[in-house]
Amino acid sequence: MACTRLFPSNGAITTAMHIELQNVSKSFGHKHALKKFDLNVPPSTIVALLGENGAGKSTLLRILAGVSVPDSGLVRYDGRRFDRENMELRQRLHFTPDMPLLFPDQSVARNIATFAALYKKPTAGREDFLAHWLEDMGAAALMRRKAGVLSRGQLWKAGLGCVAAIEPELWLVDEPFASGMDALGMAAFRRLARHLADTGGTVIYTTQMVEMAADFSDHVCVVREGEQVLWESSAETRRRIAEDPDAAENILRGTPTPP
Ligand SMILES: Nc1ncnc2c1ncn2[C@@H]1O[C@H](COP(=O)(O)OP(=O)(O)OP(=O)(O)O)[C@@H](O)[C@H]1O
Repeated sequence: MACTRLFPSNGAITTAMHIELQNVSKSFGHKHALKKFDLNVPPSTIVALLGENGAGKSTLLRILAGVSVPDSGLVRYDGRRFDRENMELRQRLHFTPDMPLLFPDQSVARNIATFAALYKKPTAGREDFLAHWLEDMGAAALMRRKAGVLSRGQLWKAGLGCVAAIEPELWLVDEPFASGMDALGMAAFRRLARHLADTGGTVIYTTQMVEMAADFSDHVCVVREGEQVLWESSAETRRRIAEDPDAAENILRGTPTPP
């Protein structure tokens, strides 16, 4: 399906969200998962949160989603302080954890309708479109199956169907490149993320893979031991990888481009 056929009539995204983290810290016992983390994400952007295992990426994503509460510091959306009780702000974002959360006893079709209703984005008139969209991922047959019996890759595809129905202003995605989805699913993920960013939304996803981050994002944000150590355009990251065989290692360490 061509990109222009996506979301033909919804037009749900009307505003652009400005995302800001100031001095955000989070510890688990003696482990400082995030240390005074600052982040400033402009709208209409895909950000790859890149880092080694245990760097603090998922912790950051969970705080942005309101699933986890920081010990200190501020999260602001459009200049307004965000916390998990703020349902109005929470309805503007969607978090896909590394194992998407669907209602296990509901069919995929019912899940999509339920999520759309929860986010007040009616699917009326878009049923065929959403079905075609799943068809493009080779997942049309999933529509009638219960979410609880799906494989991991199938569950992710079903989750993408829900996100397509919601069209969140901010989509937070934990490790899409380790989702177990096949090439059709991965292409659908990219198409959906790019569509959201192109229509004013923001997508922030986590990965440990430097080349993936460079290849599919607008900005790369490197997290190391709970701190932001590098923020650069993905064009710059791609250039570094092309020119220097050791670039991936240096980027993961947060080494900036030499002057
Ligand atoms: N609930 C928890 N209890 C204790 N420690 C935790 C908890 N959640 C995260 N941590 C620790 O915080 C640090 C950051 O974890 P986080 O999951 O954010 O890393 P990550 O960058 O997403 O790692 P990965 O790439 O391996 O998924 C790790 O040292 C981890 O062990």
